[in-house]
Amino acid sequence: MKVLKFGGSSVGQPDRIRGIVEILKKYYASGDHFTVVFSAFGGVTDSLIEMSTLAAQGEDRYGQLFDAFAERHQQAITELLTNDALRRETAQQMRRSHEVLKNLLYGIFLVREASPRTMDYVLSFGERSSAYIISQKLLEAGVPAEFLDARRIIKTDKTFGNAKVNFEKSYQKIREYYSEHPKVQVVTGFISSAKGGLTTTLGRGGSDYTASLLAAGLDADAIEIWTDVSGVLTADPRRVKKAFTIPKMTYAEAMEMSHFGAKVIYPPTLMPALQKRIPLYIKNTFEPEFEGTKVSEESNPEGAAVRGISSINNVALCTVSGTGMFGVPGIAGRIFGSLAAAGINVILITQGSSEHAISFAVQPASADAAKVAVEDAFAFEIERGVVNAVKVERELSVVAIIGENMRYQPGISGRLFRALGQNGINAVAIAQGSSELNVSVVIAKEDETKALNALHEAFFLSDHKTLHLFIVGVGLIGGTLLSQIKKQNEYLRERRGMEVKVVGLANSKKMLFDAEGIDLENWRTALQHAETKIDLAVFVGRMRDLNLSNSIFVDNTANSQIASFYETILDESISVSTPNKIATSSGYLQYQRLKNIADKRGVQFRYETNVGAGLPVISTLRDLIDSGDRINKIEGVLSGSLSFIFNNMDGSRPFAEIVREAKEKGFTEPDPRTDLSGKDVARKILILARETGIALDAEDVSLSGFLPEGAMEAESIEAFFTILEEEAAYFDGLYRQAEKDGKVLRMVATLEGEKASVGIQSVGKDNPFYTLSGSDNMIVFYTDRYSVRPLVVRGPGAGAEVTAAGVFAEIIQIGTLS
Ligand SMILES: NC(=O)C1=CN([C@@H]2O[C@H](COP(=O)(O)OP(=O)(O)OC[C@H]3O[C@@H](n4cnc5c(N)ncnc54)[C@H](OP(=O)(O)O)[C@@H]3O)[C@@H](O)[C@H]2O)C=CC1
Ligand SMILES: N[C@@H](CC=O)C(=O)O
Ligand code: NA
Repeated sequence: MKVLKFGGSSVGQPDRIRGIVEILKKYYASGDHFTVVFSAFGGVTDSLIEMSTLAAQGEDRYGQLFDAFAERHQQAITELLTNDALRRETAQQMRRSHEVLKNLLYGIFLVREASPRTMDYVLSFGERSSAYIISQKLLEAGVPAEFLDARRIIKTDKTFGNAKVNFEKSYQKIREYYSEHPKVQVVTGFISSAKGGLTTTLGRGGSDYTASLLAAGLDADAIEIWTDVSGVLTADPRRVKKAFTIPKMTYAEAMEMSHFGAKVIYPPTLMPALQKRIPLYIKNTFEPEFEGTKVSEESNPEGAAVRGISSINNVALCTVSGTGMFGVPGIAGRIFGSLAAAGINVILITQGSSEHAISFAVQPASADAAKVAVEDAFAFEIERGVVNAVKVERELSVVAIIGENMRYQPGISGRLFRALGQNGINAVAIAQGSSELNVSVVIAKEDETKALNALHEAFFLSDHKTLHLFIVGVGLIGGTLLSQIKKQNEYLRERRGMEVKVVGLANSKKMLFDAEGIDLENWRTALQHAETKIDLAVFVGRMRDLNLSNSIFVDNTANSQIASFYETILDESISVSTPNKIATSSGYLQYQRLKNIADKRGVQFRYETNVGAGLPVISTLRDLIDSGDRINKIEGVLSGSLSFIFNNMDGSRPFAEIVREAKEKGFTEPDPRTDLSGKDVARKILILARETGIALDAEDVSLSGFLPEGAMEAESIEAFFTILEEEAAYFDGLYRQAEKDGKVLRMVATLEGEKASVGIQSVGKDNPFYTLSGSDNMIVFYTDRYSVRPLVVRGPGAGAEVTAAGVFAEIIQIGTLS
């Protein structure tokens, strides 16, 4: 025997009911014994409450609601039943029944009162109507169905609205009734009766409870709860898009999940099933073939540690503290005794082992009452200053990871707090149930969705992560980065389980956001037509408000204003990746501050492409230092543009033309004067010095440039090119002088001890820099370990593809770390 239950929106409309009838026909055809419980049609219980409330207030509008109620059921009969005689009979029977309801409502209207007892009677019309109509439809469909009013078999006390079941008596009635009625019983959920035939109801989740009681009474093999969701999900799918169905869970896990607000079965309804060890399946009427979730006593210690993630939105945390609490027995008893006396339900409790404070979470509406109750109980101690006034913190939520297997696996809390920490989510209080079935963390309410997603990723999708990018600057590097992401996304998704979504985008004019991910096919047009003008403070505000897990800010500008926002951004626990050298080569204190904030917030501040573009220069230097090597000297050709220019000077072309080519090839800075002056190289050696641990500032780098006097005074980039053209002979002279000696020109940066310098050199064949070609960079590390032959990093050190790839790789690294 199986007990099936259909409720809520799955019995909302006639076409949904037809779907259910199909499911039941299959059951019948398969020869399975079953009985089926129905709740009222979707929304009907609420409307019954509303009409009786209006009637009790003397508002005759209740009549319209009643008419709609009656009409809705007649309509369902017309739509569902095709057999004329059966349809007439059913319609008539319903009219008779609804006439009683109408009189009842009129009675309420006259006496202006709807007591809980009357309300239960009013509400019973919902289930009585739905179950009756569906039983008739089943009959028409060839299933030998029979309507059963559960008031005949489920017996309770007289606690109207939430009656206590008399199990013995109910089980006996159920058994008797079913043994005498072999047809398929179609049962009203939610309703029951007390002595004297008074109608009672079973409270929240009542129809599930009816099913569970029937199953226990009949010693059924299984209970199937049919809803409009695919079983119990790993997290609330409205908040966690990637939530998926939990195939199996234990009764204890299901109860724990529902305590934390998951849409599972209401815990008391699970008890009869649990006592008789009857497995319970949660299934979806839209997807009848899908297995759904099985709740049973089967546990599997080998299985996943965490079964689901849930949360209670909006709680208040009350903290009782004071020196007078240490080592004094009975404090907890008095706190919770006073709360119980005030009828306040406690959601979660934590106490530090120092015993100086006890915190507990309650519904926000009970927070003030809780404060008063506890302060009254401790009035004596508070007056003497040994216990403090109760501190109340609001706007909090509780998130919890749930699973029986957590107790077998160490390291779960570590993973939990790492995931929260890396997303900048502060734990206000922590509690672990002593059964180790759940670990709960109180956090700021505004972080709840981010926390759920971060935890879901950490426990269920460690190989499935979404990175949320906020990209400012979509010029050469930014634009190339976007097309690389677009091309590589499928690979990352399939091979690395990583989804890269660009959720914010800006250039110097506009900004654009889409939390679901901007379409990388059309981002140019979308950005061009975006409504919002760029305002970085607003951009940062949006990042904060979206509060997405694994957020990364990418600055592809050469702008100092954008760089000035890094501090705020990192402080919001958002990682930063940038090829922009401004932040790392401006004031030393600022550079250090950014690194400290990133450390404090547990996020990344990364800028590998600041030196040698995509070449692994900064990471190599860090690896050397981290592994205990000592840097004695760094020497490098650090400008891709200058490398390209010097490599292409052969006396046949004017210097300005080669510079233009370097610009066109995307090697130069947006303003090529930054390259030609040597300033860009000076910035790079400064950054390397700082990474080595030397606190230098820009003015500490000695820079001797090679431009003719006055060139840097040019008022614009074009004016600068004009000067370069006019000075063609000067540059030619530089080249010929070197060439005469069999040498080539190189702009060389050196860091030795604490001294950093940059200058042009003519180098001969014996110098490693001699052989460079194209836009090559070469960085030579002389260290304690690499003393005889240095460690060398060499390759193209500028250009859109290599630089964007460097930023992209860095983004993936940040994503992998978070
Ligand atoms: N080229 C290379 O090989 C390498 C470059 N880099 C660095 O990469 C960075 C980008 O260079 P590149 O792509 O050539 O520069 P581009 O000039 O091509 O692009 C700069 C982008 O930044 C935007 N921008 C400028 N100012 C602002 C602002 N105030 N607010 C918002 N957006 C702004 C521009 O907007 P708009 O489109 O509206 O003009 C443009 O989209 C630079 O910092 C450079 O030093 C680092 C290593 C190598
Ligand atoms: N303009 C720079 C680009 C890399 O930082 C260069 O030429 O090296
Ligand atoms: Na690099």
